[in-house]
Amino acid sequence: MGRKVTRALNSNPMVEMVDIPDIQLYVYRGFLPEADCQILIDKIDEKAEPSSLYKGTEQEGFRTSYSCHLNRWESDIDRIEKRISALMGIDNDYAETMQGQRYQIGQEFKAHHDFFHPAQDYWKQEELRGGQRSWTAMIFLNNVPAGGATEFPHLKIGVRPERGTLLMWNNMAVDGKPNYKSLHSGTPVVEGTKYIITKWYRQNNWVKLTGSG
Ligand SMILES: O=C(O)CCC(=O)C(=O)O
Ligand SMILES: [Fe+2]
Repeated sequence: MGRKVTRALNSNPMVEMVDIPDIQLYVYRGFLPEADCQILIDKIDEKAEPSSLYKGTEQEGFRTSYSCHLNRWESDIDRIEKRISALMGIDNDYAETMQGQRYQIGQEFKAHHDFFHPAQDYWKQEELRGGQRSWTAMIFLNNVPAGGATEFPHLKIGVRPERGTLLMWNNMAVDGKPNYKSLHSGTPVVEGTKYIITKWYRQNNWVKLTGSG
């Protein structure tokens, strides 16, 4: 999957590759038009509840945002999701249910990996439900006056929230194993509110394997 995505992104003139050897990280500024950002923000405001972490990995203060699942069978969500997947060259059914997140002042998502840690209990189950989370696609839905950047501490890089910017990175290394350098955080919002969507692609067809969506 990695190679197919790389080919799709490298050949697209709108997509910038961040030139860091330790990770495949891409940015597409102005990907999502304002009207679509607003549609997603409204849905997040309507549905968001305190965010959760995987059972057994909960830690107080680790992920303080509000989040929600976005229903892939709704036409606006379907259209937006498929635009992202088409850009990346991945079948949208490989993606889990897209999540919307909202961070108010002081809220954050501390440094974590999006891939499943194979030593954790949940892995045995998730392995059968689509395997690893390979690529992450994330869109900033609004401008945040201060704070709220997505930072990759091992790579010494941060991306400031700007409406419509799509970030994409591979959580796997070139050998197909989890890339520990993909560690990242949503830093605390200092001023304003931050809205994002996150989409995690599995290595196999998640919709088919889980019968859900
Ligand atoms: O809020 C951010 O900038 C990062 C979000 C994130 O890492 C995630 O949802 O997995
Ligand atoms: Fe993440």
